[in-house]
Amino acid sequence: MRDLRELPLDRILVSPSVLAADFTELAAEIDRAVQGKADLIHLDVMDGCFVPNISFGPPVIKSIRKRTELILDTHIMIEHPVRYAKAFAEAGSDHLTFHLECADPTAEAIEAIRQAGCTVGISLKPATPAEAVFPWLDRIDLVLVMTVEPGFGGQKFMADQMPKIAAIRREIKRRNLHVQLEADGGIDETTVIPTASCGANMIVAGTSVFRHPGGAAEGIRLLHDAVSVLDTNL
Ligand SMILES: O=C(CO)[C@H](O)[C@H](O)COP(=O)(O)O
Ligand SMILES: [Fe+2]
Repeated sequence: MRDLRELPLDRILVSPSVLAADFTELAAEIDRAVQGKADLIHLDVMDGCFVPNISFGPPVIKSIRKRTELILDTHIMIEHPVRYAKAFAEAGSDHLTFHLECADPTAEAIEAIRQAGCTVGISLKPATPAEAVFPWLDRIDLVLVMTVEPGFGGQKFMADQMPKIAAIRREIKRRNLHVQLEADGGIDETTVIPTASCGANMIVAGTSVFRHPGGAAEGIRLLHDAVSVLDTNL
């Protein structure tokens, strides 16, 4: 099973962000996340244009693909998703989340990603309101709310994004849509509590997993433990 549409919508899933991993031992880092029961693997692609940073692209994704059967949850912070969707799919990405604020028309980006055989997500930068994604909700599989400005790992969690998560959760429920609601940036065992309480069911965590002193598996376990007592209202 490697289809994001088959993942549960009613429990908290953790998608560790490889951006915070030790790249000199990437294979072992992936193994640690898998052994720690990661639900997906989050891959942050940055083009140096849409965001002021450059990370990695298809060759690195191709290597990671060989190491795990988990869904590769690929967050493409790039200006031109239409141009690159096929390359990411061929490298092994199962899912592509592009930014609503990118240079390509939204409908064309969705179509290019579907054509490439991937499930589709739309991400919103902190300044973009919840309502901007509402017209697209019945055509996508996931919404990603950024809880930091995209571009770098290790930033401070933006609590002011919680009303946005809650508004998108309300809209998904109101329309009874099959859409994952993911949050990304600065999430640890403390900030995961408001994030999940407001209705995010998919949690991206880089620093708090791969830089956890007790190891990646411990970082994932702490996130699950923190939300286990919540009434998440998903
Ligand atoms: O999309 C991202 C940055 O643009 C990363 O996924 C995000 O920052 C996760 O890293 P951390 O948990 O360290 O904040
Ligand atoms: Fe990300």
